[in-house]
Amino acid sequence: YFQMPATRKVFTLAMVRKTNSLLLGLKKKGFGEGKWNGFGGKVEKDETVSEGAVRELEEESGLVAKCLRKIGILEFEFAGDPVLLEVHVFDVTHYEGEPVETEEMLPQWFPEDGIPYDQMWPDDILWYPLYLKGTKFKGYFLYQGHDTILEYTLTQVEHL
Ligand SMILES: Cc1cc(-c2ccco2)c2oc(N)nc2c1
Repeated sequence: YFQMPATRKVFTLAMVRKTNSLLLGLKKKGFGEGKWNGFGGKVEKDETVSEGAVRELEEESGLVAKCLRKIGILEFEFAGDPVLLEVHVFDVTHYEGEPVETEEMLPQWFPEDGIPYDQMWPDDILWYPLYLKGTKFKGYFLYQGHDTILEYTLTQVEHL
């Protein structure tokens, strides 16, 4: 029957990669605390999604993205919560600077075959393989709390 539309909030997630390694940040406080993740956050009213991705990456890691490619869109809902997170995922292959620890994030390089999935959001183990083989993707994940996925859909797409 008629589903009340959720309130959508747009977020960014920047995945920084160099040969066979991935830069992840350990979230030190706030949303997703204690999990390794890419770098991102809310998109402000006065900026585009890409501008938000560049801003959040610099705020959280000190890196200035020089080239970022849209690679995926992930939608997240939490059972019982009317907010839908629309997360735009970017691949950053060209950047300036060295990663620095910030108040929010402790950055660390991981080999692609040594990703700490057990200390990450449970959706990551599902879509990282698509990301790492270079396909674009769209996904929807219904969470119960922050550690259980009740249901999900994940498809590879040609264009975002
Ligand atoms: C519920 C949720 C949110 C995010 C997120 C918010 C802002 C940027 O990312 C995730 O990121 C990942 N990898 N899983 C995630 C689950």
